[in-house]
Amino acid sequence: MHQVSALITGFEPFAGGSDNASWEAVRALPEELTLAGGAVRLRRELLPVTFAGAAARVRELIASGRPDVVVHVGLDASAKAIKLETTAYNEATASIPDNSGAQPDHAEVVPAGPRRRHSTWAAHALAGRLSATGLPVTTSDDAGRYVCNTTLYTALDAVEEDPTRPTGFVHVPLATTIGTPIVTRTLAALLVELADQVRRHHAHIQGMSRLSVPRPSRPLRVGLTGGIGSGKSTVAGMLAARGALVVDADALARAVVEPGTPALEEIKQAFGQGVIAADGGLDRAALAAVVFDDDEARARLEAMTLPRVAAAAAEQMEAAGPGRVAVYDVPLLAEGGMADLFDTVIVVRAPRELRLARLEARGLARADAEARMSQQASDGEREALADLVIDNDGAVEQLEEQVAGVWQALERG
Ligand SMILES: CC(C)(COP(=O)(O)OP(=O)(O)OC[C@H]1O[C@@H](n2cnc3c(N)ncnc32)[C@H](O)[C@@H]1O)[C@@H](O)C(=O)NCCC(=O)NCCS
Ligand SMILES: Nc1ncnc2c1ncn2[C@@H]1O[C@H](COP(=O)(O)OP(=O)(O)OP(=O)(O)O)[C@@H](O)[C@H]1O
Repeated sequence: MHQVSALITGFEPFAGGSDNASWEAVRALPEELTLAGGAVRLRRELLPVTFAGAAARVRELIASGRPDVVVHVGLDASAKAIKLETTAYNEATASIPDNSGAQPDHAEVVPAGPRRRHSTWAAHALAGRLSATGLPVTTSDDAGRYVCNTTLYTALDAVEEDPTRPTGFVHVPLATTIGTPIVTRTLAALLVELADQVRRHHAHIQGMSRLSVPRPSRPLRVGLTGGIGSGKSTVAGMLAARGALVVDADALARAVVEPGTPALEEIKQAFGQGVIAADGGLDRAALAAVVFDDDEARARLEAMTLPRVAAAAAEQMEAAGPGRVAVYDVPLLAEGGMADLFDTVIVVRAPRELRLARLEARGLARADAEARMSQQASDGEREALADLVIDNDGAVEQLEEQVAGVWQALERG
């Protein structure tokens, strides 16, 4: 089993404070966290609150230790919850001088680097999982422009060649808002999730099933995917009949755009009144006509819906409780880089012509189905991620037989 190492940092006091809640929480972590059937070794480091010093130290720590997991922690005195950051900007701007007196104004963190970099952890799914256990966790898309943002940007720059290493930044509130023991407990739970993700990644690339990685007491998390019309929802129904809790990404994607939701408001702003039906709800056909023909438009829509879907799905799956099987029926598992979030990944496949025929029978025109297929991962890309493959090229009875076998494997797992 791969021995997992994690780097976790906090900051020294700044702006006249006598301590810093980030370091207080990090230093209370043990040297080693127990995983089911293993452990993750922690390197806990204190960073200076200086733009130049923090960036240099982060590069040195990542280069010398080559940690599997990188988590930086910083203070946001106005925060009400613990925030998993999704994004870093290539900009350093300081409203107060850092601890060395430097006060950059619209400086680049990395000369000629991309305007922003995305954290390589699945912030929304992680926040959903941790929230489900009662921890006060949310996500944020803006880490400011101070030393925290520089630290995250630099770390993401440093791990660029290996984006499978989960790397991110946690903003914590003042200790008077959320006590240090709760922050430390949240960081420990986060590190366990990330370390298990790394263990599953290593199992998979070594040709073993992700199911071989021991798990703590919680639901078995199954990712179920397939191209449009492959039959994954039919498989999900068969698993539900055997006792699985099924969470349907397409259903959640509808729920998050119901009238009155912030996502529907954002869609209206971005795509105009033309995608709103007479009753004020989303005109799905009108929006489909726009986004399945235009990569940029689809990416904009996905940015409004998928983070909300991911957080809700993760939270709902945990509600299955220990000992149960929770299945996430999700078309875009491969596209979203979600595979290692699950204890096992099931891919349903069927020949393209058969899929098109089944979709046509369901009322989706061939050309529309093809447009969606062309924007989804290829069969090969999906299958490369699978622990289990189900072939849906025959009768429903043959599908049932395979699902019975898969269910046995899940119950053994
Ligand atoms: C564009 C929308 C309104 C069209 O709605 P419609 O009712 O016609 O389709 P529905 O949502 O039921 O999806 C049916 C199938 O289309 C495919 N599909 C949907 N969205 C996408 C996408 N962004 N990329 C590729 N395929 C997609 C999937 O195979 C899905 O199972 C809708 O698909 C949408 O809001 N998509 C964005 C959210 C999303 O990506 N959902 C997919 C997974 S959560
Ligand atoms: N083995 C089968 N024989 C005949 N019809 C099938 C079979 N499997 C699935 N179907 C039918 O094919 C259609 C697509 O199946 P299903 O909805 O399960 O696919 P899906 O992968 O979930 O599709 P989507 O991506 O649109 O959600 C459905 O109408 C379903 O009833």
